[in-house]
Amino acid sequence: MTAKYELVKKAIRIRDNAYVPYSNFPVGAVLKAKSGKLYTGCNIENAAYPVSCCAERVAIFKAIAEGEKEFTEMAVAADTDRPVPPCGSCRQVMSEFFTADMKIHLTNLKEDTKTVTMEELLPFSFQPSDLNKET
Ligand SMILES: O=c1ccn([C@H]2C[C@H](O)[C@@H](CO)O2)c(=O)[nH]1
Ligand SMILES: [Zn+2]
Repeated sequence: MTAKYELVKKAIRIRDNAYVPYSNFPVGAVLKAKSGKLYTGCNIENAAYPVSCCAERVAIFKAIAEGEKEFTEMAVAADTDRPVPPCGSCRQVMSEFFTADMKIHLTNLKEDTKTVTMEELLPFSFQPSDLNKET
């Protein structure tokens, strides 16, 4: 099995840990760091709905909290007709930590997989460097 499908299958499996009493829409994510370590994420909802966190951000925040700085690949899975498209907030968080050519594998339970780069997922994104305006 290729590395891509290992990530995809793991992203599908980690949905089992999602805490989704409000949406009943479990999402799983797996993030691979340059170190080779894998960081999993699932969506975690809250009775105060907006406090909920998506699977993608849980995986990214876990990795950052463990000291990871560079990433090579990510997979995201949900029970959608098409490969699941990450929400706008997650795309912005991804763009903070992922290079423009980083590959993100989006999938559904049939393993219809669409691989996109960070640049394709969020073109013309607001970057840390945009804060450094010369005066
Ligand atoms: O890419 C996505 C899309 C949605 N969700 C979550 C947010 C919410 O918990 C539920 C329904 O939107 O799915 C994710 O975790 N990732
Ligand atoms: Zn999201």
